This record gives sequence, structure tokens and C-alpha cells, in this order.
Amino acid sequence: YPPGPPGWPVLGNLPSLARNAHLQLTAWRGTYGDVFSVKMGLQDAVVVSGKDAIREALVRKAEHFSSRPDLFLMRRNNHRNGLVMRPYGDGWKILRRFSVSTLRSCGMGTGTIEEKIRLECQHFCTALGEKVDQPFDLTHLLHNAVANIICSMATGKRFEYGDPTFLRLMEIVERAMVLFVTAHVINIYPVLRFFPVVGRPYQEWMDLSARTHDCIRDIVTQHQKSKNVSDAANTIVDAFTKSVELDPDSLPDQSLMYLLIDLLGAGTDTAGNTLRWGLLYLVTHPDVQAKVQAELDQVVGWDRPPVVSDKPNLPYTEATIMEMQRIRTVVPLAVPHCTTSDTTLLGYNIPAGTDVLINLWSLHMDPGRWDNPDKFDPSRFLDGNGQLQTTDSFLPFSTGRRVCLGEQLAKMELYMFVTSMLQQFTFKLPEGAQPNFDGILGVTLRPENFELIALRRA
Ligand code: HEM
Repeated sequence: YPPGPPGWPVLGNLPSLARNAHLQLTAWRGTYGDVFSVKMGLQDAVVVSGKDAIREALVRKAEHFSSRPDLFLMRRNNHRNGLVMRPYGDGWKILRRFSVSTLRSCGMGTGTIEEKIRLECQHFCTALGEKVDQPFDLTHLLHNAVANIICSMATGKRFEYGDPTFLRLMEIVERAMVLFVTAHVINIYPVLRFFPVVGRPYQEWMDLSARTHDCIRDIVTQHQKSKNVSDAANTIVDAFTKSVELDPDSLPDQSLMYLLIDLLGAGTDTAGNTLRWGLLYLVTHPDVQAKVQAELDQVVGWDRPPVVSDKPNLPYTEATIMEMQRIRTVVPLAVPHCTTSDTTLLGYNIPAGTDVLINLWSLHMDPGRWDNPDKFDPSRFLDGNGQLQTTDSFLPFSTGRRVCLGEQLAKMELYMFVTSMLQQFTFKLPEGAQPNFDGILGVTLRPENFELIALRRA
């Protein structure tokens, strides 16, 4: 069994992991290697770091490492009916296949989705244009914009920025991402939910779940009322409804609402926070920002918006987006995995039912792989001719069977938002602002709220 750091009685290593677990786990990798164990209370988890160990687990031994732990908090709100936390097996395979093919037929990876994203970028830049020359926190605007893309794939509808229902939903998603980690102790000792102080995050979690269910139910009902679902199944809700009408057993019971919550949760906080980290690095590295803008001016110019077919001609821009994703891995520990059978990893025995944390943060900050990993330097992704070079040590979307379902969509979003913003605006920090690069860890690592100033480019 893998070795690991000594822990406290009963609590194990939890006290050391209460804040910035990704940093502590990365530090322990230095002592214990690419496969080590930690004690989450009385329960063990195995931490996997480094490209070889990660690939061995998630790709070569995918059949053993692709499930999700049965977390108490997820069971209590029925969230194991969705896709993200559903255990590996037939139900997950059916739902994943349905989701991939429906997202494709709703336009993922094609011109249709590019058009949707382009329109959203236009709305976003118009809204940003009303805030120029003054300090402004664009968190809500950005999250609203990326959530709209999922919403329009789910129901064909986008929400106006500032729509109160949507803002509430965004706040819930953001808070749930943090609570997933702060309330984790309840997963380990469910009895603590009955205790006054420790039990509070549990109450909040259950309350947020109920409110999310209500919001999503309203959105689905409104869509179903406004439309004849026997029309072409060009939204996720329609495709789901149609499939179940044709064959009630075609999809797992009650999975639509949880699937929508998953897509919204997984697709909003990740892309929104990647863009926010990106902006924070751009305002603190004006030379990089200027270089991206120079490339955009040369390739795209001013008379038309950037399009996906420009991408091969924008290597520095693409390298910058990759560097944004590397330097602040927005899902630093992926989503927890779990073994389905007794197995081995790099020679260590790992029993069935062991929780497994995939340390993507350590992969992206590995000094053995990246020169000066704390430096924001897009050129590390370029070869001597200024062309993009790929590397197997860059896995922001993870890998294997549970690899991010929205990878293609997310890449298109990041590209379209970054290029649209920098074509039209230059960003800078307000006078005297002190940027903080530590972040707040939930499932995602998000930057603390910050203000910046958008200046319209001449
Ligand atoms: C920059 C944006 C994004 C990043 C960095 C990201 C990253 C990730 C990561 C690291 C995982 C966990 C993989 C694992 O457990 O090994 C994941 C899972 C997932 N992502 Fe994303 N993601 C992004 C955007 C999206 C979008 C836009 C969607 C929506 C379509 C999405 C849907 C999902 C789903 C459904 C899963 C769970 C897959 C499963 O368990 O089978 N993600 N993502």
C-alpha cells in the first residue's frame, strides 16, 4: 500500500488539508513520490501525481480507476443521478454517450456552437463597453455569459445579464463549489451534521440543493410549455424528452435535472474562473497582452470578429490561453475518482473502493517538467519557429474515461472570449490594486474577486 504522511488520531491528515489542499498534496509529492496515501479522517485516499502515474491510472487501468466515491453529501441530494458523480457502470456509460451525442447535435465542435458563442461574446463585449474606464469586477458578467452558452444548448434560451433568477443560480453554483470542499468533513463523519457549528455547512448545502432543483425545474418547465417537444430535438431537454418518449428505459430515471445541474455547474465555474485568472495574469503582464493584441491585429484586423478558423494563425494567442490554464489549474485535483476493484499502481497495491485524487496542479507546476513554473510565460508552449507545441504534461481537462465532457466546447469558449475581449479592449489594474494569486479552493480554484479597468482600443 502506498506510504504517506503521518496524521492525527481520528482526523488523520485533514487538518493539513483544510486550506489549499492542492499545495500541501503537491509538497508531499516531493517526499512520498507520485503515488502516496493520505488519511481523510479514518478513510484512506490515494493521491496520484506526475504524467506517468496519472496515465497509468486513468488510461491504462481505466477499468479500475474510473468510478466516483459515494460521498454522503451527494447521496443526500440524489446527485449521484447526474453524470459527474455517477459511479462507473452502465448507467454512467448510457448517460455519457447520450450527453456527448446530444452536445454534438446541439452544435459542440461545429459552426453552430461557434455562432452561439460569437453572439454571446458580442453581448458580453457590449455590456463591457458600458463599463469602460472605471474599476469593475466582471465576475458576474463573465459567469453569466459562459452559463448562457450551456443554457442555450440545454433549452435554446439565453438570459439577459442581471436577470435575477439567473444571478441567483450563478451564486448558488459558485457557493456549492466551495461548500463541496468546506462541508467535506460531513462526508467523512456524517454524524457531525447534527452538531451546531460543524453542521451549518451541511444545512447550507441541502438548502442550496433544494434551491438549485427549483430553479432548474422552472427553467425546464418554462421551456417545455413554450415549445412542442416533438419538434426536432435540437436542445438537451428536447433530446432527453424525445428519447424517453420513444423508449422509457433508454436513459436512467430522473437523470435530466441532475444532468442539467452538472453541465451548468461543470461548465460555468470552470470556464468563468479560467477567464478571470487569465485576465489577472494579462493585467499583470502587459507585455503578453500587447503581444496577443499585435497578433490579433495582424491576423484578424478590426473589421470582423475573430473566428475559429483564425486559430491556426494565432499561435501566440493559443499559447497564452494554454499558459492561463497551466499556471492556475482551475480544477486542481480533478473530480475525485474511486477504484472499482483491487488493483496496483506503480507497484503499490490499492484495494477496491479507495478514493483517488488526481493532482493536476502538481503536473502543471512540476519544476522537473516546466522551467520556472511560477512564471507566466506563454512562449513555453511554442517551438523555435513560434509554432504551437503540445506536451503530454498538460492535462487541464484530465484524461481517460472521465475526461472533461465539455473539453471541445470549453476550448472554443476560451478562445472566442479571449480573442473578442482583446480585439476590442485593453485591460489594466486600478491604481494601487494588489492582485492576489492564491485563489480560493473548492472543486475549482477561483481567484478572489478583483476589479480591473477595461479601456476601449482606439
Ligand atoms: C475551462 C473549462 C473546463 C475545465 C478546465 C474542465 C475540467 C474538467 C476536469 C478536470 C474534469 C474532471 C475529470 C476527471 O475526473 O478526471 C471535468 C469533468 C467534467 N466536465 Fe469539465 N472542464 C471545463 C469545462 C466544462 C464544460 C464547458 C462542460 C459542459 C459541457 C464540462 C462538463 C464536464 C462534465 C460533465 C464532467 C464530468 C465527466 C464525467 O464524470 O464523466 N466541463 N472537467
